[in-house]
Amino acid sequence: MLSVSQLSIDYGSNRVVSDLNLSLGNNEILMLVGPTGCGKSTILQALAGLIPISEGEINSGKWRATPKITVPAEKRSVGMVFQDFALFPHLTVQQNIFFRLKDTSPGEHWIKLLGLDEFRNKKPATLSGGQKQRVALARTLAHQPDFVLLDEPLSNLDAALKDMLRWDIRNALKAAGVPAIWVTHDQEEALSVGDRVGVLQGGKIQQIDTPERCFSMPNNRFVARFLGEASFISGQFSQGQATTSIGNAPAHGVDCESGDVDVLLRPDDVLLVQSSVGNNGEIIWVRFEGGSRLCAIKLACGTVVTSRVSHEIVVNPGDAVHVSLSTSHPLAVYKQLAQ
Ligand SMILES: Nc1ncnc2c1ncn2[C@@H]1O[C@H](COP(=O)(O)OP(=O)(O)OP(=O)(O)O)[C@@H](O)[C@H]1O
Repeated sequence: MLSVSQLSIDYGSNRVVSDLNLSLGNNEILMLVGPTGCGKSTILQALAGLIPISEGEINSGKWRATPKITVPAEKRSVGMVFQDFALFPHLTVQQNIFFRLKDTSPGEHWIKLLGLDEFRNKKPATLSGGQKQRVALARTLAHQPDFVLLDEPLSNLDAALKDMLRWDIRNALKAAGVPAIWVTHDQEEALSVGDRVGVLQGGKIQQIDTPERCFSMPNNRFVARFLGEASFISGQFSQGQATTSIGNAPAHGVDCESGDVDVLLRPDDVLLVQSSVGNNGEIIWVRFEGGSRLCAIKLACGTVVTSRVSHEIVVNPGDAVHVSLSTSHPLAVYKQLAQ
């Protein structure tokens, strides 16, 4: 099991990762997400042994690295998958995958499993982005690493391909039984394919948890906003119940026991109805999403909440509507910020 404790990384006098603690279970996929420049790639490079660490320890179970104990990259049994594929252009698919393998049978296994048989004699330049990334993954897994690091493996691919390939990568990692840390910009990708999600801001972990908990019970407002559409409505919290101007709901205090709070609302927590009487809000914008529409509604108090409705419900900016809380799961509530 890979474990990282109190890890800090500096570029010169600039600390870009501080006090990072995480452990990676056998066979677990941990997604690392965060805004650009928050230190995601730096963490991967440090785990791979490509840059030195300033404080803390990385322990793989087989080796231990600290600022004073350097373990070279080639001794770490780590596989890396990059967004630009990093294939040898002059070698065929098979030659790329078999590169430096003493026993080529694991390479053969991954050629078959990742559907690369028909491309084995082709050069990378003749392959699509998705096929190139399969080759990169096959090459990585054929070396039977102890853990795999993926740095935005899907960011150079178009949306339709991304969706399919993310599941192929997850399935291949699970079939290989190898733990992985997967860096992504894409919140949806992190929530759907990860066993756990780590959210970073400014080189510090804000939360490492299951996707469900990161999404529905974020540790703070940054995590709440980073992982998807989030609005906050003021209310009172007492005995596991939140009371707001658009209804009551079960609630859980993230940083408080009771009192005046802000309640985190996801679009699916808010029910929007078109009615001729009793309206309490006005649509201010609508985004068509295909099967649904995301609507922003301004309440009389000035708070803006969002609601997702079926594409069959046609609403437009300026329409008067009725919104209410519609949830049976506890909503996350936070102590109200001082004005
Ligand atoms: N070689 C380097 N020398 C100095 N500073 C660096 C170097 N590489 C990265 N940085 C800085 O370290 C910080 C973290 O960079 P890093 O690439 O790890 O972020 P990231 O979260 O992976 O960003 P992105 O999502 O844009 O890829 C940034 O402020 C970046 O400018």
